[in-house]
Amino acid sequence: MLELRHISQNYGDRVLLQDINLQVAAGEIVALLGPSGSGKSTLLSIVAGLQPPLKGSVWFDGQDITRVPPERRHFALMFQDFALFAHLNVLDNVAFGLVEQRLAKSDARARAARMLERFGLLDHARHKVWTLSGGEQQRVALARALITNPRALLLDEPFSALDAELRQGLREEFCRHIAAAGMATLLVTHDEAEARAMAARGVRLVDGQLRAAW
Ligand SMILES: Nc1ncnc2c1ncn2[C@@H]1O[C@H](COP(=O)(O)OP(=O)(O)OP(=O)(O)O)[C@@H](O)[C@H]1O
Repeated sequence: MLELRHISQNYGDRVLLQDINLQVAAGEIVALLGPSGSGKSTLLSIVAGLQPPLKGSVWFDGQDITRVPPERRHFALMFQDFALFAHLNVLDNVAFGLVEQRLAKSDARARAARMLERFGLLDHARHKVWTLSGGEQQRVALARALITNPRALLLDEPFSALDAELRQGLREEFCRHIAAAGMATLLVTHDEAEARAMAARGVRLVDGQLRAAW
């Protein structure tokens, strides 16, 4: 269970987040909605450990992880810019997280190939990521986020570059994977229909406060 307790954040004299409390169970997807600039990405980056909150704490499975560095949280992030490695091919972009975990390169590549197959990207395995379309790059980023079996998944507009048909298919694949792998998932999106299709629970960030949306 991922838990945010009394999180607050200010930028200068602007109060961006005010006493945010939220729980996300293992395997649950919670959608985070809110107008542009309301602080959704800021909240995700606090959960990821990329910035400390002004006040409050982040917990996972009963442990206070507020001061645990991002690489030791075992969370996967996918932000709006996919942050793929331009010098690596598609296969090695996806295998990267496993190699970092000291898995042998051949095993990492074999698992990455299976993941690429699920995402319909196997034909691109040897291509450099910059030769792919925006939608294809987004699928590479999704495959890379999922491959290490993170215990929490933080997604910022993960399907925005995909066309409607691809979006639908990928969304279903994603929901299945999240439920099966038991990842606590926070999904930021502007698309409320998509949010409702994916998440049993939605919350909305308005004027620094979190309210139940459904
Ligand atoms: N490091 C920072 N220093 C100062 N202000 C910041 C910083 N990071 C974000 N902000 C401001 O905080 C506000 C919230 O930004 P944030 O990106 O969290 O919003 P958002 O809800 O994710 O927006 P969008 O939906 O447009 O992506 C914005 O006004 C932004 O300019």
